[in-house]
This record gives sequence, C-alpha cells and structure tokens, in this order.
Amino acid sequence: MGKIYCMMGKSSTGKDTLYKMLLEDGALSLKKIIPYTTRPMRRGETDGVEYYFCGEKELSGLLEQGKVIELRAYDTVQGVWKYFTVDDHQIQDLRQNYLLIGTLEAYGKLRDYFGKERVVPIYIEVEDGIRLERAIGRERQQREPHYEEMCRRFLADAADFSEEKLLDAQITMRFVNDDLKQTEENIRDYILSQND
Ligand SMILES: Nc1ncnc2c1ncn2[C@@H]1O[C@H](COP(=O)(O)OP(=O)(O)OP(=O)(O)O)[C@@H](O)[C@H]1O
Repeated sequence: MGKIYCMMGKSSTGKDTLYKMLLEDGALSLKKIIPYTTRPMRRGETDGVEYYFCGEKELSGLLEQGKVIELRAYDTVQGVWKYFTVDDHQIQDLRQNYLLIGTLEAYGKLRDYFGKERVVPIYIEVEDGIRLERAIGRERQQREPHYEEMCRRFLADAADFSEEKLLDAQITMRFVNDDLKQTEENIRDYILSQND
C-alpha cells in the first residue's frame, strides 16, 4: 500500500525547499496533496495549484459528508480563514505515495483517518540559531520584510512543536537539515526504505 508522507517542522527548517526537491525526484514518484482554503485567491494564484479555493457553503457540504480530514481556522484582519485537507479525488489511489506539508495536529488527524501504517511523519529540525538566521535571510529578500511576524512565528513554534507534543505524536525520527543535499538524500533513502 502507498504511504502518505507528512512533512513537518518549525518555520524556516526548509520544508518547502525539501518538499519541492522530493517531488521532483522521479525515483520516489511522490504526488502532492493540494490543500483547500476559504481565504480569497491572491493575484498570481490558480485554483487547484497552490490551494483549492472554496467558500463556506462548499466547506459545510464537505464537512457534512465527513470528507474533511483536518481543518485549521485563523482569525485574520480580513476575517476567519480556514485551511483544510479533504479526502477527495487526489488521495484515492491506494498504491500511490503522497507528500504534504502539515502541522503536528494535521499529522495526528491524518494518522487517525488513514491509519498509522499509511501515514509516515517526516520531521525536519534545525538548530534554533541557524534557523533564525535563515528566517532573517529569507525575510530580507522580501520586498516588504515582516520581521515582527517572523518573530511571532519563531516563538509560536516553540509551543507548537514542544518536546512534549512531539513525544505525544510519537515522532521519534528527526531529519536535521544542516546540509540541504545530504538531508534530501537522507529523506529519500528513508522513503525508499518504507516502500513495500
Ligand atoms: N540546508 C540549508 N542550508 C541553508 N539554507 C537553507 C537550507 N534549507 C533551507 N534553507 C533556506 O532557509 C530558508 C527557509 O527555508 P524554507 O522556506 O524551505 O522553510 P520552511 O520550513 O518551508 O519555512 P516556513 O514554514 O516558514 O514557510 C530559505 O531561504 C531556504 O532557501
């Protein structure tokens, strides 16, 4: 049976970078699971590429059908935005291996929904000082850097990914992302070792 690999880690640990590298690796033939959101589409975004954009009504329908695997709601200045994963056409091939980036909570829900055998955590870790330097480096390249938001996330991560929560979620394996190429290789080998 195919696996669902759930990549997790604090901000600026390199999830997005590694996610793209792993998806491009033909030997792994991983398929991405595109999440859903109720937030308005931004310029440059395409429905079904970054997210499936949908309204509250559509979300209610999916909830009624029991198709929403996990959901997070964020109270923003523009209203409440919901992000969620749906058991839809994307996840229907049982032989296929899938990859997604998730929170620790999302991982727990996916595992409850699909079963422990099918959902595999990929936890990425970087020493805090290096991670902060990378976060600043990335932010500095933005046209309008948001250092305050970056700091807020940095602090929130400590609580969201506390050792206690990691233990609760039974995350024992950690991929330390010092050297990017090496980390990609380590994850690649791990994924290949998981295939039946
Ligand atoms: N091994 C590495 N060595 C040096 N820089 C790295 C490494 N891995 C990633 N980076 C850089 O660190 C920054 C953060 O990486 P990335 O955006 O992939 O992290 P992320 O975990 O997806 O972050 P977030 O959750 O905040 O979106 C990027 O500028 C990326 O190029």
